[in-house]
This record gives sequence, structure tokens and C-alpha cells, in this order.
Amino acid sequence: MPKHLHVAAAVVRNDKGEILIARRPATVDQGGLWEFPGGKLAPYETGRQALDRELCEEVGIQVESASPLIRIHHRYPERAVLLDVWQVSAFSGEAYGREGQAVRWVKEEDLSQYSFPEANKPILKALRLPDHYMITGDAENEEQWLQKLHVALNTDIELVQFRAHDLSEEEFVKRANAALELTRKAGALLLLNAEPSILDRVDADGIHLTTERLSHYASRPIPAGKWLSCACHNPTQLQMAQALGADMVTYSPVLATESHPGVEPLGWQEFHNAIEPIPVPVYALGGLGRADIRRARGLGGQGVAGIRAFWPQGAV
Ligand SMILES: Nc1nc2c([nH]c(=O)n2[C@H]2C[C@H](O)[C@@H](COP(=O)(O)OP(=O)(O)OP(=O)(O)O)O2)c(=O)[nH]1
Ligand SMILES: [Mg+2]
Repeated sequence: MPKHLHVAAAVVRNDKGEILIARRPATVDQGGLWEFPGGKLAPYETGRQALDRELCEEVGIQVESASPLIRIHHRYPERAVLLDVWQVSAFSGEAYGREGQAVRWVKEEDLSQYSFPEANKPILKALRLPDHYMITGDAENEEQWLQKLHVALNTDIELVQFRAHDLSEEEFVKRANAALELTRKAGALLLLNAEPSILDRVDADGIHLTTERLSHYASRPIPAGKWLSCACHNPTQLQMAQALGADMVTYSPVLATESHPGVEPLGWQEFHNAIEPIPVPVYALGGLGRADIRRARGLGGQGVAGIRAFWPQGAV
């Protein structure tokens, strides 16, 4: 049985929005690669305590405010690690390599130019995803629907799943192209809840697979440059989504919802237990709203997804 290491690591941002990375010495595990500063938990330390200590020891800063980002279980040939990754938004001190290692502040969009350990891949995804994910709802007509999308994008929606099971394919494509114009202007991502082949007709940012569609694929059905989201309701489906290389998943129903009466909710404990081994950003879905984002993140999720909580209700 390989040794299992619990490691706390931090994505530290400065006030220019840049992220702190450090280079691992050539001689250690994953040597020569860039990393987010951090290290192993000492006995009896919590992740947050280890984070504070390691950042002080390695890069000379004092953490003032941190929140959980993602937990990643990963198996290297030599050892298994649990990366307990935090986002640090406030700190004091000037970062430098206290152990002689190179450290750099880099723009988020430039992180992909650096080589990180294999386990870090989901961190780079989680960083680019917001903590709430809007699924589109109804409107009286197309014009009002686009108006609602516009209103949502003007508030703080950065990730949209276009879901409309009652439209014909032609109508869906037409509306998706109109939606794409709005999301592009707003700098938001648009995922289509449809067959992956729809990307030939709409150059959206990605696809959301229903659980039913998820079960039809043995490998990733869209290119790496597009985002793949999957709907999951049990641990087996989470594993299937992970095997397809999903970039994010929704997990539901965490609480009871009006849209699925009679379906037994999973509850928060089960949400946490199910997603813990899955190194993919997970949005909690089902009867949740903005007030639940902190809880979802505290339990290892990326945030909350929903229709009702985010899609403008009534006339706009
Ligand atoms: N700190 C950190 N470790 C990472 C990252 N990605 C990744 O796979 N790891 C792995 C590499 C190592 O196997 C383990 C971290 O262990 P470490 O050797 O840095 O721990 P440490 O700082 O406590 O080191 P030391 O006191 O033993 O010198 O986690 C990352 O982004 N940051
Ligand atoms: Mg370290």
C-alpha cells in the first residue's frame, strides 16, 4: 500500500490578481515542477493550520483569509496524495523563496505555460470556474428569454448551462447562437445541454451531458479545448464522469426540489462523502441558492448550481 500524504496547498492571489507559484527543488518528489506553496500536515494539524505554517515557512507570508477550493486524491507511482487546496485572498508580508526556491507571481491565464505535477490539473480548472452555475429556465417567448439571460449576465453569472428540452433542434440551435452572442460579450461561458455533435452548429464553450447521455460514452466526446459538464446522482456516475475527463459535474438532488417532487434528497453529508474521492469540481444542485455556496465549498464542492436561484423570475 503506497504511503498516503495529506498535503495543504494554497492558491495565493495578490491585489493585482496574480497567483503565487514556486518551483520544487530538483531532488524531491515532483522535482523541477512548479507548485502551489504548501506541504504535509503535521500530526494533529488541520489543513488550515498546516497551510498557515507552510506558507510562513516556505514563502514568508502570513495568511489572513483563506477558503477551501478543492480536494484532490491522486495516486503517483510512489505515493498517494490528498491535496487539500485553499484560496488565500488576504495575507501580510512579501513573498520570497525562504528555502532558496524560485517563486513567481503569474497571471491566471499564464498558469498553463508552467509545468505542474499531474495531480494539479483539477486545481487549474477549479480556478477558472465560478462558485455558481446558472441553468436556464423558462420565459414567455424567445425575446423575453434572451432578456432574462441578459439580466442574469449583468448581475454576476459567469457560467451558463442552456437547457431547453421543449425546443426542436432548429429552435435550440437558433437560440443557442443568440445566447452565445450575449455570453461572449459578458465574458461568460456557455455550455449546451445537448448532444455533443451540436458543437458543429454552435461554437459554444462546451457541453453538459445529462445522466442518460453520460452513460453512452466510453471516452471524452468533445475536444480538450471545450468544457465538459456531466449530471450525476450517485457515486458510480461520478466515476463515469471522471473517466470521461469531465471538467465539472453537478451532483443532485442535495435538498428537495419542486422540479423533482417525490425524489429523496441526498443531504449534505452524502454530498460530501460522494464527492470526496472525485478530483473534479462539483456543483451541488437541488433546492439550493446563493446562501448555500459557502457550505458547498466547505464540504469540498466548487459551489452551487440551479435554475430557480439564478434565472430571473417573473417579468424582466
Ligand atoms: N505543496 C504542493 N505539493 C504538491 C502540489 N502538487 C502535488 O502533486 N504535490 C505533491 C508533491 C509531494 O508529493 C507532496 C507535497 O509534499 P512536500 O514534499 O512539498 O511537503 P513539505 O513541504 O511538507 O516538504 P518537506 O517538509 O518534507 O520538505 O504533494 C502542489 O501544487 N503543491
Ligand atoms: Mg512543500
